[in-house]
Amino acid sequence: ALTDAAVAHDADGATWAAVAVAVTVIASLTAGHFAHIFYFELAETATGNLDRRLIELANGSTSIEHMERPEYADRIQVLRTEINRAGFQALQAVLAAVGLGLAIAITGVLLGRLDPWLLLLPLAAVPPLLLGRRAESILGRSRDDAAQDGRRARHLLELGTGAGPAKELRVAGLAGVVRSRFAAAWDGASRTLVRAEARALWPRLLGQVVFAAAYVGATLLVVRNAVAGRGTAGDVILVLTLAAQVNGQVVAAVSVLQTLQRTATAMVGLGWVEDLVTAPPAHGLPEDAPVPARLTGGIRLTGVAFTYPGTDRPVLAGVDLDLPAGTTVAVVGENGAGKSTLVKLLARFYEPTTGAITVDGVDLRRIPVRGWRERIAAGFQDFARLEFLARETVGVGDLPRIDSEAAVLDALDRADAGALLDRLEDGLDTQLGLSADGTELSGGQWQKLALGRAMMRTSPLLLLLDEPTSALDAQAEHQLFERYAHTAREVGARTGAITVLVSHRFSTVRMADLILVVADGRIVEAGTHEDLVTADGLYAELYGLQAAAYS
Ligand SMILES: Nc1ncnc2c1ncn2[C@@H]1O[C@H](COP(=O)(O)OP(=O)(O)OP(=O)(O)O)[C@@H](O)[C@H]1O
Repeated sequence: ALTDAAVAHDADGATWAAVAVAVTVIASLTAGHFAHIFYFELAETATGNLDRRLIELANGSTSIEHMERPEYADRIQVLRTEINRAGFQALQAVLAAVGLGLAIAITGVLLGRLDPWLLLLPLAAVPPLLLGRRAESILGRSRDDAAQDGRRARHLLELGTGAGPAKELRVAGLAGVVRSRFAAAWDGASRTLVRAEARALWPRLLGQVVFAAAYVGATLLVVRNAVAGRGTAGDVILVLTLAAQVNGQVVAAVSVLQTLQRTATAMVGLGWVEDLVTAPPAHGLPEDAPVPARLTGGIRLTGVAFTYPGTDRPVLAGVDLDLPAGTTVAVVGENGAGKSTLVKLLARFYEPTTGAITVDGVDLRRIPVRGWRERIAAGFQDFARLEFLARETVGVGDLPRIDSEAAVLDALDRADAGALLDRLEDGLDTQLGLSADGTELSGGQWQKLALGRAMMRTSPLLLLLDEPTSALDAQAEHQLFERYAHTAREVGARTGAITVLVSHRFSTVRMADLILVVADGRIVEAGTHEDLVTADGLYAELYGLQAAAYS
């Protein structure tokens, strides 16, 4: 209208048309600004929700089996990065799709009025769309392929920049090694991605060429109409503008669809993780037995063997074992003998590959796993550093009593960690950890709090202590367990609780009612300290070596 009014020297018409253009442009810019504000808020919410879902799913299964599977680790790695994109980009894509739909409809009406043949122009959009999808699936596959290198690069980046490894890196002069290995892993990931980008270029290019040909055709059609007197100069200007706009709209539509497709792929990944973590256990037994209120007989392992998923070497084999109710059982053996694996089976992080564990004669697999966990307390060598308030860091060991100061203090006392509080500025209310600008603790201090956490539950059926005091010196560990032995006896008498303690320190181990010696995944000796010393086997040898070293 503006062009035709100008060509016809219609000043009023041209002015009105120009004013209409100006008003529309201003309205569009203003609306865009407000849309942006809401878009950011929505996107933040969406990303936060997806991250929460990821945490929920990562902890959705009762076992930890999937967490140690490489394909799971790869998926989670892809999801961690994709979910952040997904929150922002998918939302942007959905909003863009609405605006774009409106724009395409208006463009269609205007083009159709000029020449019905021009309505075919959007058809030329189909090849770039299809080819764009093809390009995106090439890129999606390459992101999966590059995930392992990416994971490795990230690990090396954390290694090379973290405060924890900094000491060893300096002493051993490892910075160069870490840097070059990081570069290799990063290059590996980049190469995979760049190669895929190069492959994805061709379908994209082909799609654009098809559209360009249609654009040229549309322009020629309108120019011919105008030359033949069936159109005006304004029509030619309109088609040049709109056809270019259709091109932009097609590009935008392709990219919107790609983003949605990419988000959909991330959501499929999320679904895969969900299926994995919510899959019913393979053993197929019903969880129909109640969690016992107290143990009377004890826990028995019959013919238990275990092979980690994805490996073929049995880590435990032919384990027959009686853990009598109310006793303290120590597990000793060389590194890699299978001690922690035994603990993991008792906590049901894994199920035995063959054989069975029974609790007072009931197959452990028939006891609901969550109920069983509620009656377990555990301290691990690779404990979690929970950067919360000190009271919470300990209190989460028994969530219903997290707010009970008395319970927390009592647990800390049993973990021999009471003195630690005096060093904390605000006592139990001290914020811990650098992530929250709190007080940083030493490795041993963190470990003592973790042990306190394990002591929070006062009536467990099973207390698992897998080298929970490895950061303490032998003397401190000995004292702690001497004190703890009293509690263990008291709880043992009350609930028949069994304490299973993994330790390399024989001064602690000798206090146990029953000592199990593990070697190559088998229980090679079992008995009291006196029994085993008299038997003069592996235990006596290891005990003798350590006693000699300390004397
Ligand atoms: N997640 C896993 N996947 C595959 N193999 C594993 C896994 N965890 C442990 N293993 C293997 O199982 C064997 C027993 O490991 P386990 O951790 O039970 O030993 P351990 O006796 O507790 O040793 P340490 O005294 O060093 O803690 C080792 O050979 C180890 O390589």
